[in-house]
Amino acid sequence: MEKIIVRGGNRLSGTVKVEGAKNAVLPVIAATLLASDGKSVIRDVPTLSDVYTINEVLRYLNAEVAFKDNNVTVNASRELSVEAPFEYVRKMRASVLVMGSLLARNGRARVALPGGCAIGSRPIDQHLKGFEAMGATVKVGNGFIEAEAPDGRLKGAKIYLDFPSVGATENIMMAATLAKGTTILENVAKEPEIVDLANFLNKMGAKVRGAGTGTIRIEGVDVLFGAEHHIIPDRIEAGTFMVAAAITGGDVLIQGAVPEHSTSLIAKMEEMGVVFIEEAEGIRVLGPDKLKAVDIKTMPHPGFPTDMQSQMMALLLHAKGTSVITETVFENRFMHVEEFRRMNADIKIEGRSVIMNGPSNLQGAEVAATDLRAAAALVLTGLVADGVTRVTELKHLDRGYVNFHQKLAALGADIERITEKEEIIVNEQSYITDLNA
Ligand SMILES: CC(=O)N[C@H]1[C@@H](OP(=O)(O)OP(=O)(O)OC[C@H]2O[C@@H](n3ccc(=O)[nH]c3=O)[C@H](O)[C@@H]2O)O[C@H](CO)[C@@H](O)[C@@H]1O
Ligand SMILES: C=C(OP(=O)(O)O)C(=O)O
Repeated sequence: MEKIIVRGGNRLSGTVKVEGAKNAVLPVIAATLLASDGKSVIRDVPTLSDVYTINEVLRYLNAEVAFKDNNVTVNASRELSVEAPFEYVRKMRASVLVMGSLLARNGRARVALPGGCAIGSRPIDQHLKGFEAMGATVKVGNGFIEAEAPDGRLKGAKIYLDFPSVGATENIMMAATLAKGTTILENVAKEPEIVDLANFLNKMGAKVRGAGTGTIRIEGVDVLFGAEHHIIPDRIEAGTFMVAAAITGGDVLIQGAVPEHSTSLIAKMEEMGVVFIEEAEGIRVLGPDKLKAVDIKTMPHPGFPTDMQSQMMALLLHAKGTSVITETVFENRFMHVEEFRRMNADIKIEGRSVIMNGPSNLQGAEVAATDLRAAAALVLTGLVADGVTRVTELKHLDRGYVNFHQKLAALGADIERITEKEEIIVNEQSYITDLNA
């Protein structure tokens, strides 16, 4: 088992570069399946385990995929198969995003049911509602969802989402690109990653208008072509480093961070006393000596992002006063609270809210990551805890952060990542030193 070991107390300073966004690249790679002609080249792709997983899904579906030097090249011009099995969907829920492309391209898709995960039950009823409105018959059975378009082609429809789901907006948008007629999708997600996907689809020859607003209009076309695209910077990775700078009272330039993608986060951190300076290369973050308590409610974009909830919890534990975080997007995204408590945090859950009295006298402890962002949040807490923090279950971290501990170490953190065997050897060596003393 691997561990990240952090010794708290160092102030961070320097420059850190943001990778391409995980949540933009996964749907964009799924969208490359729509091209029956030509190759797609996706640039600035982060080397994350989720990217390896989506590439494997595409290969399983008979597309040719190469990943080298942060570029993914996809040739999906061969006949595709229609089934995404459970072994991939279980590893990564975003695998369901191939459903819209497959249905559009082949008129049929069979994708394993994703099931729940650590942050909530995460149903996909809104995705399926959209496919059905476009004429598909949808059947669920034997652990699979099977969708089929009559006569092999979906037709344009007017669809209203009950909730602005990111995945449903993306899946329906992809499905509608090759449908016969126009689709009008209302109450959609407005995240920057939706805009990035729409831009890529339009480069492929699609006619998508309105991405980034509450209504998206997609005029179906007969064929789509491979295209080249640069992925937008990862606003959640950028936000995580903003918190790292703020929590340590540091001075960090986050290269590539886009201020307009993080408006709600920056506003909240400014309320806490953190200073942001827009520079040509990115955003400089200056952490104050003392942080002020604030209340936060997660919401769909442009509201406060749920993917920054646990990192902000780490920051608020360090702030003076009572803070409340209310999670409205996922019903069970507080699994990390127990781990914070192991670090002596003064924190409690009340319904969908978490109440913190800060600053907590944080102490290093052995803690386990419960999901991707919780992994990052526990490491951030370790940066200011007294003594040594050991974070395990790093498979979660590797889904969404490239070289996280190396990037923090380059900014001055006392941090390393080791296997259990290495830890035993280091421990043994300390006994040898003791004996020789
Ligand atoms: C790969 C990716 O981009 N993941 C992001 C995406 O996930 P994802 O696309 O899964 O998130 P959604 O926006 O779809 O989900 C938000 C909420 O809607 C519910 N829901 C969703 C679809 C549906 O058909 N029915 C339904 O009830 C979910 O259970 C959840 O409670 O957006 C989330 C919300 O910003 C982020 O936390 C994830 O990092
Ligand atoms: C919840 C997240 O991702 P996913 O939807 O891929 O689980 C995340 O990025 O924080």
